[in-house]
Amino acid sequence: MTELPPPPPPPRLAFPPIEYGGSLLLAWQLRNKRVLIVGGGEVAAGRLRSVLEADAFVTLIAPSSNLHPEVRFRVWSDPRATSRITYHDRNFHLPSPSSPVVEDSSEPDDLEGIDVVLTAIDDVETSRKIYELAHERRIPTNVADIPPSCDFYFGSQIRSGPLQIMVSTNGKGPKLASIIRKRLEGRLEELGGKRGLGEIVERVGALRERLRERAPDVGGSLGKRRMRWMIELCDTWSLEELGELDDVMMERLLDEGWEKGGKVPSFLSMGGVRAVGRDWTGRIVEWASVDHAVHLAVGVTVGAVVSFAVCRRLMPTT
Ligand SMILES: C[C@@]1(CC(=O)O)C2=NC(=C\c3[nH]c(c(CCC(=O)O)c3CC(=O)O)Cc3[nH]c(c(CC(=O)O)c3CCC(=O)O)/C=C3\N/C(=C\2)[C@@H](CCC(=O)O)[C@]3(C)CC(=O)O)/[C@H]1CCC(=O)O
Ligand SMILES: NC(=O)c1ccc[n+]([C@@H]2O[C@H](COP(=O)([O-])OP(=O)(O)OC[C@H]3O[C@@H](n4cnc5c(N)ncnc54)[C@H](O)[C@@H]3O)[C@@H](O)[C@H]2O)c1
Repeated sequence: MTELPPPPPPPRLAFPPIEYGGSLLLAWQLRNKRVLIVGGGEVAAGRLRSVLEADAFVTLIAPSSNLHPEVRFRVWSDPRATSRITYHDRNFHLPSPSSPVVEDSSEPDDLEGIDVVLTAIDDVETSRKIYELAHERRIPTNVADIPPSCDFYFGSQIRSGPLQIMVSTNGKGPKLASIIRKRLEGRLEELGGKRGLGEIVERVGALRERLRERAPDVGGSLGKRRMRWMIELCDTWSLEELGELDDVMMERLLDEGWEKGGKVPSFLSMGGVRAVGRDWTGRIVEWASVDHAVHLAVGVTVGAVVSFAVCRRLMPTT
């Protein structure tokens, strides 16, 4: 029996070429994981903020004689952070080679129960040793400023509510990452308009949640329809329009758009108002707003008609 010939190769350039040498940028879910931070200086303060913002628990090891004021604040005074931080006022415990920590229970094991290790200390030798210990236990580790001792790098970050953006130069120029981030921040403010991109993302998130409540299916045909509907909404409404999604408009959009099937209604048909104007710098921009007077008028009219009808029914007939 003769074998079938292999299928012909796809035409060249049908798929993007692989550009080697990058990093895999991910949104790491650290919620309730335990992160060890070694060091209490300015860099540790930044690391502490970043991991707390990802809802992690933190063990921080550093002598209290040399703590950055922000670290002090988070450990002892910040009502949003203190309960998440376990602080040890000492140096990291390096087990002596003759008494491996696993066999000598009298020595502290600073890596016990740790999911991620971040070191930010002014002692390169100790940093390298901590990396080796963590590496043996396959705990992902970042040693600030020592790329060969990093399983992952930090980047320069923008945060606006649920929106996070990270700039990485893959070790080429961390200061440049910070400069590029600042430039992007300016552009993003323009892009987000009066609401801001974070608020727009928040509102779309709230709509998706309500839609999921109405159509909780996962993986089935309803789920597919729900995804197509969200894609069409995001493609046909501008960012400014999505930023106007308030409670009233969300319910109306779901009642009249989703429940009745068919196409996604336009922003204008949902009571939205679109205008082109100039912002304070004189640039021409698109504005979107909701005509609440229309919502209110419709609500009041419907309410009045209903009460009238109820009164008529309750009125004794003669
Ligand atoms: C982005 C940022 C995030 C953060 O750390 O939070 C970050 N470094 C920042 C600032 C910064 N770091 C340094 C300077 C002095 C200027 C200079 O040296 O150029 C400045 C500028 C400043 O302080 O203003 C010194 C430095 N950093 C590294 C080395 C080692 C080497 O290059 O070999 C040396 C030289 C040590 C030496 O010479 O002795 C290595 C790393 N630094 C990284 C991240 C990772 C790569 C990220 C990327 O490439 O994009 C990586 C690989 C590992 C890591 O640490 O995760 C943060 C800006 C945050 C912000 O402002 O938004
Ligand atoms: N990646 C970055 O963004 C970046 C930027 C600047 C500096 N750095 C590097 O990060 C490191 C820390 O920078 P910094 O400005 O926060 O330093 P720092 O000198 O202000 O703080 C060092 C901290 O580490 C503590 N420490 C020292 N040895 C320790 C040990 N064995 N166990 C526990 N704690 C210990 C000190 O008590 C102090 O709190 C330095 O190596 C610096 O070169 C990184």
